[in-house]
Amino acid sequence: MMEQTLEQLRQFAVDADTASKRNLSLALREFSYALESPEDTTARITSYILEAAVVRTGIDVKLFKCLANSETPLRVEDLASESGMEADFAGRYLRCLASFGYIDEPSSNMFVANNVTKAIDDPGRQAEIIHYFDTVGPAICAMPEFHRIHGYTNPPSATNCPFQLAYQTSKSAFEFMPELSQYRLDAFHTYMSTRTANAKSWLSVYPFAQEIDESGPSDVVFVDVGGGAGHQCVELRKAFPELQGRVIVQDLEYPINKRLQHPGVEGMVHDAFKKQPVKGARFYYLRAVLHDWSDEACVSMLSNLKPAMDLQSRILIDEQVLPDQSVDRIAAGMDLTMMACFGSKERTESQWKNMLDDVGLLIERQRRYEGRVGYETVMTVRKKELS
Ligand SMILES: C[S@@+](CC[C@H](N)C(=O)[O-])C[C@H]1O[C@@H](n2cnc3c(N)ncnc32)[C@H](O)[C@@H]1O
Repeated sequence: MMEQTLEQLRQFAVDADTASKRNLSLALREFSYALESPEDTTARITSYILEAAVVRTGIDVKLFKCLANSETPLRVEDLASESGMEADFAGRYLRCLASFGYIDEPSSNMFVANNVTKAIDDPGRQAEIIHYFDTVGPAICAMPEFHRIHGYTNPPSATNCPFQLAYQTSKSAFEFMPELSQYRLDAFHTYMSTRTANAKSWLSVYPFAQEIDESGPSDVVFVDVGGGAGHQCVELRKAFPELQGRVIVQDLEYPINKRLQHPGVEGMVHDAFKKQPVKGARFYYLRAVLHDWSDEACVSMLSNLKPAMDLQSRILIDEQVLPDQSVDRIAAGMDLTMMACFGSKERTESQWKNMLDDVGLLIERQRRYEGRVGYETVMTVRKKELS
């Protein structure tokens, strides 16, 4: 009976659509917690940091790659020599990873990849884990102490949140980032440039070809504000090789200097808190930029952008729009991560509308990405006075 139910669940995990998988996963979590003794509960919580550290080390020694590249189980000794670990040390890490479910242990001293191993064996996901563990992790660990000192209230600003306590700096996270090791900066940029909402491009939800009018070579079609490595611009050029007009990525100095080089993509150092120098672009695109800033900072940033817009200009805000109830744990966690690093937040629809209203902007249309929870949204924003 039990075996049959498990087999049906395994098959469901393969066949079900994303929403059904998520519902089952939530139901299984509830069931798993119902089976826990109080000791199991504390053991689960106290192991979170260790679990992340073990995976993080596994990435450094390329354990997931070694395992994912092999069709058959590997001996501890072979994995140890391939990944440059001492055999006894490797055995302890491997059994720990197996106990957490990141790899399988089909027989004594033998380990093999499972679906989780294969998911981790991806450069973008590894960069994400490195970024969250190495750079974001210290800010998260500083949260309880920060709140104890400053009171249980939203942090006052981007220069006074757990990040500053963790790094003993008075600089905001983005001002401080160039001081991080190149390794950490690279991880951040790889993560950002490989991260797409549910592995989908914004062009999958935004009918760009339909929305773009005839443009000449000197017209500015697309400005990616805070666009990092310029990956969205490159993607746009690749998707529309015949597109006339300028495509520009703007960011601070260090991402612009390290940006991807692609014909027809211009880089421009621009602090988004200063007056937007590119006038009358058809689209000003901001993905995962505004969630890094408080409402006051977003109002300042957008107030510096708005005067550059002409009648045709639209701002495309590509961000999460949280529901008012039962927020998914990854989105709720991202909200507090934003609090820890930037003193900022993820926003609900009414929070977006209110903040934009303060700048004299309104949401013309929302297009949601299909996916795990469906919060990622491209909001088309225009000046209120066009109404
Ligand atoms: C979370 S990343 C998002 C990058 C990119 N838009 C994406 O979705 O992959 C935020 C970006 O905002 C940039 N940024 C931070 N402060 C900025 C400022 N004052 N002016 C312009 N860009 C800024 C950062 O350098 C970083 O590239």
